[in-house]
Amino acid sequence: MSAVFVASLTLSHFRSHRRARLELDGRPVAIHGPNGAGKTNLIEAVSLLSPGRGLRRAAAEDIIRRPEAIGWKVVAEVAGGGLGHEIELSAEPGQPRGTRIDGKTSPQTALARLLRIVWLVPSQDRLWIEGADGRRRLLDRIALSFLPDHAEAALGYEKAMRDRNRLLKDQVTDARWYNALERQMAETAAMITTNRRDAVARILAAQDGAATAFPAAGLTLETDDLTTAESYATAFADSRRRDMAAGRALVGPHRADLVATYVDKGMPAAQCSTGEQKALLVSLILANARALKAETGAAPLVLLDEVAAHLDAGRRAALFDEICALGAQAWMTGTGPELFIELGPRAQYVAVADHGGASEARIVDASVP
Ligand SMILES: Nc1ncnc2c1ncn2[C@@H]1O[C@H](COP(=O)(O)OP(=O)(O)OP(=O)(O)O)[C@@H](O)[C@H]1O
Repeated sequence: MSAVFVASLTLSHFRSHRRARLELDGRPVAIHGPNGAGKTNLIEAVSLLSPGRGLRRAAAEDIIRRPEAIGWKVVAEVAGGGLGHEIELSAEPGQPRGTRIDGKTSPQTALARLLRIVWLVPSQDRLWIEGADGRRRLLDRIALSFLPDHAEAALGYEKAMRDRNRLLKDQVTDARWYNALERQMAETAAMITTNRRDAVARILAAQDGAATAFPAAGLTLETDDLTTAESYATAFADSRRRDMAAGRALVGPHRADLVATYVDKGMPAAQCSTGEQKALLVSLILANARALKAETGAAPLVLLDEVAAHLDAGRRAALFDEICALGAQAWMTGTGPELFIELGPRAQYVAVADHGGASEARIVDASVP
């Protein structure tokens, strides 16, 4: 089965892009242009073809192009892997994002069953040294790529926890108010923890013996010792009094962490150099893509924003080789075409420039800088 790829992408009033249309084949997409030209905005649009708020975690409202401030739309035709679909995303001012698949209004979570998308963005460069939030998000993206129902579990858990937090803040003590919410939290928590363990195991297996220039990452999921819905339900009930004092849930999968080590050096990721930390992240994304390809027969879409930053020329060339070997349509951004020189004709090129306050994106010949 060939990889799934975006065959066309049309943006209207999406951030800096008043209108853009790209027609593409399955090769990697190398996007270049000066700072602020609108490169990341393009791959952000692609990231929204997956459930959630995309690679910037933006609200639909923030994406609306200023100063016009009228609704935005993204239309993508996806092909390959035995499928062909049209996905339309849009939002009017003050409205949440809407999703249509093949002309039919669909829940956002349905996207996870259509397309697998993995990404790496510069805000993750400090992921190993900052708080656990970013690491949990990375892990949840990986889990979602393998297990599409992870999105529903995560949304269900968040909603029930928010409602329970409200009761805690209002100092409600009657257990009857908590039971149904804690049951929902417990069921989704068990699913989330199982999915995360499963995702870690798959990444570790995909790294085992892999031919890659990137360092193996040892991964440990630090989470409560709870797995079943029953054990979570008991833990939530037991923790209610302490939670009320804190005004929030003190146990649950929202407290988990993903700990990584640079295996060959026996070094915690947080103590590695900036370039080594980036290499570990690239390694995880590549392992994720390899595992998905082995499982589904098709490589996922890969989004790599400013991928060249912190990677030396040797590592960059190795990354390009591995992406091409996977057959993934990897969308990569960089300030100049020279950053993609090692890709040559194995990629298609998009130049992005600012024209009087609006981005212009067009396919260009790789040989013309
Ligand atoms: N809602 C919006 N409406 C109009 N313009 C926006 C909106 N949101 C962001 N922009 C503008 O989009 C421009 C391009 O942003 P983007 O992050 O895509 O640039 P980039 O090409 O990736 O740049 P860099 O190389 O600096 O990372 C920025 O100048 C930003 O101000």
